[in-house]
Amino acid sequence: MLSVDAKSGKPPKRSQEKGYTYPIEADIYVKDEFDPNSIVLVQTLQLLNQKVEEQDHKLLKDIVSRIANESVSSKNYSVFKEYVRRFVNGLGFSEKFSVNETEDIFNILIEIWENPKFASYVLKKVYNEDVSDAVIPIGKEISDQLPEDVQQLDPKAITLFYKALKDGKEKVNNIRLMVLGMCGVGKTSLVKNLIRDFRKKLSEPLSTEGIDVHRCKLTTDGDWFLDKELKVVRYEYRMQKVVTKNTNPATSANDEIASSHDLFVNTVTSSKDHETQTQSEPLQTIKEKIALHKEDDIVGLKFAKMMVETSSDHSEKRKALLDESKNEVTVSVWDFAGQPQYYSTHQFFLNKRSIYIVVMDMTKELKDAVGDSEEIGIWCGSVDDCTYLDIFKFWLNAIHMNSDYQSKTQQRKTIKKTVILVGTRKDKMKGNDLEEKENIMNSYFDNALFSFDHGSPIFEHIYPKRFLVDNLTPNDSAFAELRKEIVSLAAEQDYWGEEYPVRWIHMEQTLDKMRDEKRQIEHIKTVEEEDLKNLHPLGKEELTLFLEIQHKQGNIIFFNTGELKNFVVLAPQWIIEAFRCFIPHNQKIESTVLKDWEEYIKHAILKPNVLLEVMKNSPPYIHEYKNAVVRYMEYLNVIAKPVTSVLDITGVLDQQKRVCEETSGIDDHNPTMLDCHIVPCLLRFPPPPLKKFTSPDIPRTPVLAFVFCGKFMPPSFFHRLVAVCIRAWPISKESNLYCLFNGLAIFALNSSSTYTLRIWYRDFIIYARIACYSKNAKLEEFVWLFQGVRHKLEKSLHDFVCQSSSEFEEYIQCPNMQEYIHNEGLLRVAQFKYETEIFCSYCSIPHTVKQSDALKHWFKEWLDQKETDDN
Ligand SMILES: Nc1nc2c(ncn2[C@@H]2O[C@H](COP(=O)(O)OP(=O)(O)OP(=O)(O)O)[C@@H](O)[C@H]2O)c(=O)[nH]1
Repeated sequence: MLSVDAKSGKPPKRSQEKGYTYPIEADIYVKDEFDPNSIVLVQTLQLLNQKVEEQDHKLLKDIVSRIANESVSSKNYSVFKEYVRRFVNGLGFSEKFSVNETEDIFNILIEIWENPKFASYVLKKVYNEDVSDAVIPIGKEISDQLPEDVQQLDPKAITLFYKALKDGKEKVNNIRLMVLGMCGVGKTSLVKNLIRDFRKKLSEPLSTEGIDVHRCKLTTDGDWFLDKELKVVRYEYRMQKVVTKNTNPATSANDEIASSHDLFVNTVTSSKDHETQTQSEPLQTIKEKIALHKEDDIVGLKFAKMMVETSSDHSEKRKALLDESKNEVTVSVWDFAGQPQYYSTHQFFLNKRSIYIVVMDMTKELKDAVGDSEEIGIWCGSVDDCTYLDIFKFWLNAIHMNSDYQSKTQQRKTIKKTVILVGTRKDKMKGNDLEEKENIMNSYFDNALFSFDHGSPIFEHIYPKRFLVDNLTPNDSAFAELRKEIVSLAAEQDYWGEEYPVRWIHMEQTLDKMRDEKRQIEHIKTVEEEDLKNLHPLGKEELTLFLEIQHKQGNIIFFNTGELKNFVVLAPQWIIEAFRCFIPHNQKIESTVLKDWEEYIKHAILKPNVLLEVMKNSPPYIHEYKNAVVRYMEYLNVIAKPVTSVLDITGVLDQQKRVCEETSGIDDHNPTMLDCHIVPCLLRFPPPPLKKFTSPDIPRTPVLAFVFCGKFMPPSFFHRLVAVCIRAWPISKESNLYCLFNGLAIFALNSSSTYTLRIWYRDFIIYARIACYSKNAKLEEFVWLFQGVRHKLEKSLHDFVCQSSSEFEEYIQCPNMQEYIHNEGLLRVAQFKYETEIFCSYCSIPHTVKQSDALKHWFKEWLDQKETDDN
């Protein structure tokens, strides 16, 4: 009854002609994926439902789960066959089902054998349960071929994407070009020289505030021009592909080069199921849909109308433009402001899908101090005088950190070269001729790179070819060469040519249109309404997926969480502009607010009246979204509302207990803590003296250190960690001072403020220590608290580095050290996990530190677990 292959004992492969949905070339007959819409599957399940009688359902359920459980563990085909035989006999199969039906059921059973998730789906279906929430896995083979950003989503989102893809896909070739470097180095001038439209206006002075993003297309000779005139035509061309695909699927299939994925998709699209989908949108349907739309301003729609109503040729100009648009490479050039105040937000925009230009001024020595070094140090993390070399290293480290290079996993990703080094002021630098100048530039960059450790992964990012430019000479051939090099570098990246659903075109276009109308942030409802106006609305679920992918790729900002899911930031610059409002500059301040404004500048305390003033001084597209601005800044841990009583920690908000004391503190370091925000990155004063706070002579834990790999940690990580702590624990007050400083913060962990958490940082290490003021205190009694604190710090730091390559490692500073000393006596926690004692090479008296002594405070949980396991 069951047709099996004599050699393998497995059933024969399904043929494409029969309309089955499996890749015919598959070696193993059934993969661990299935198509829940497959007609065969649906019909078979209906059949089972109809023909298997009530009393047999239990047996069916039992057998299906046993098949799923047992066979998956044994992977034994004969066991499986035995179950099927029993199943067949038990249900009186031959009387109820035809030979063909039996074969379909058998095939589905094989899938169950291969995939327990499928078994649960089948069971739900058989029992007529709602399967909409069932996780529908896409096989690894398929998901591996989806864009990397999609692969990281949950199975439901992957399936949604995959289904959208089946209705038509297109290759995407977008270049995100990030131009980075110190202010005044010549970034904007370089960008102007790269883009045809700006070259003519080179003399117009322009200093970038935040980020300027220019979306460009490529001419056939490789020049770049602003994507205005072609945008309309480009969408028309892409729409043409959709309409053509829907009216004549065969044509589109021929259009594309058949990759193995295409082969599979074509196999799938030839299934009855997909025929239903494509045929449900024939020309007639499209005509009807179009008739419903009155809005001619929707470019794609206008074109679709034209396609449907007439088949007339386009004008010569349009044809020419279409030819150009087929190139389909787009470049968005991001010109970052060089002012260090922006460094902490710039990092939100660096990602693995970017090509970077790091610009250095060839007339400045690497060791030269940069302007107001002290201020800059706060932003880029330089502890001593900040030099041009520090800025160079900061950017390369930041690029590496956001490049998704997994340093600790076994499957180390190969780093693709994405960074091009460019030297400016060729006209003003030392050297008599071009050759000599190029030699000087090369040794300049070599020296800068030598400052990284031997074997540093940073080297792997750097493109070997460097460029030397004179920005005042627009016809310098270096610009054309640089453009060419950027495109060929981008074409080597993994994301180049990734396929996306064609039906996302409309929404992309809608977002572009909104951006063109200078709309920077929109309510989600407005975006949903815009979606509904489109020819192929995505619907709520797919729209969310679309927005999430757009966010991942850095085109928009969309956090699908809490209140923020109500907003879509269409232009990422908006976030920078919003952040910029919080940086004190030459704002005009109402005299009534002046006192609080002073306090803001000195102590980074943002009271409600100061916030109002900040918003009042901001452009309309910021202050009209005041609440959203505050929510985004809170979410990104740029600002934080302090909890001012321990009761707040437990969630019992007691306004009466808020600290509202006016004090006339010493040294003006004694701000009033009211209902306000703190902006940790604006804290200016260093702690006086550090030792007093980091090594108080009271019962205390050893210092826990988070040491960042690659010896790099952007200071914004520490500022964000302070924001997290400000929300979690009341800020501690010592010597009549609220303990929030530039680089150090102290928090009260219990209601009597006896237990305090101190966090501070230097260079690439964040330190934490808990100290107790009570003389009789036994630290051991509060170890549960320490575990919770450690978890919070660890989790927050993991969140900050989630997208990035650099992780951190935990160390305990030798408990024998009376005073904390930066980067000395650090003992690796991971090493303690397999060694019972470690030699301390720092202390003057040679000694070892026992595992239990080192870990008994911060890692007590682990020690207890180990003890249990040992017993
Ligand atoms: N002589 C000479 N001057 C240059 C060159 N590149 C830039 N400049 C000048 O340097 C000044 C600053 O240039 P920008 O392009 O605005 O510098 P930037 O890096 O964009 O500055 P920010 O936007 O403030 O970060 C302008 O006056 C430019 O004309 C160059 O190659 N040679």
